[in-house]
Amino acid sequence: MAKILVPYYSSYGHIYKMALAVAEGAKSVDGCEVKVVKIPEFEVTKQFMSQQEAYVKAQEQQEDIPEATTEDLEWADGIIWGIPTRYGMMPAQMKQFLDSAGGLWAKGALEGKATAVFSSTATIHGGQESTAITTFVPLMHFGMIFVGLPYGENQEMNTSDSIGGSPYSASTIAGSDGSLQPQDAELKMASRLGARVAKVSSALKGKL
Ligand SMILES: Cc1cc2nc3c(=O)[nH]c(=O)nc-3n(C[C@H](O)[C@H](O)[C@H](O)COP(=O)(O)O)c2cc1C
Repeated sequence: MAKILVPYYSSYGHIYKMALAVAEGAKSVDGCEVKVVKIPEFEVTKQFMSQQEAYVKAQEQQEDIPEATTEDLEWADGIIWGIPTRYGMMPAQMKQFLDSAGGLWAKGALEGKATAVFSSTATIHGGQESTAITTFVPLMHFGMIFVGLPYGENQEMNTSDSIGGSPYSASTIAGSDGSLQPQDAELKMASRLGARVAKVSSALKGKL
């Protein structure tokens, strides 16, 4: 059955927690194999963030997660990216990783694979939707098939409460000081996104 990769980048742990929920959802689909990997950090970022307690603590939590490689992308039948918002779009670390996969683009290695995004912002209007939509652009260049988060199975989205979740991606709100944690409703939507990509990947496998 389908092999699902969950590559994510997380400075303060919010996206890491969402990644674990996404992986649980994908694992719930019969026969799916799931791998969670972290996007490599920049050396310069490690250095300037080493004084920030919240960053250091969150990185320690993620010590056992292997770093993503372009071979992982080839291995997977479906890929679900965890992306904290930076100025309304993906962080440079994520873009660098996508740029390093140019060889896969050249041979069409990711064409026809299902893909989706989950994100996190400090504030409710800080760019969750723009992060998912702008990430769609490079993923389309790779020829991937974008999977959204439908209202039908995510009633939590029909709310005016301060929670993440949109038709474009599962998401969470970390708070301006990072003190909020992913809420149950957000984790449920993340898990359903994992399951949805796993089902789509299984259905597509070998067909495109
Ligand atoms: C350089 C930088 C830019 C950011 N830009 C935004 C932004 O545009 N909108 C927003 O709501 N939050 C922004 N944030 C906050 C992050 O999105 C937030 O810290 C992140 O979602 C937390 O996820 P993590 O704990 O997995 O790192 C920014 C943070 C940094 C460090």
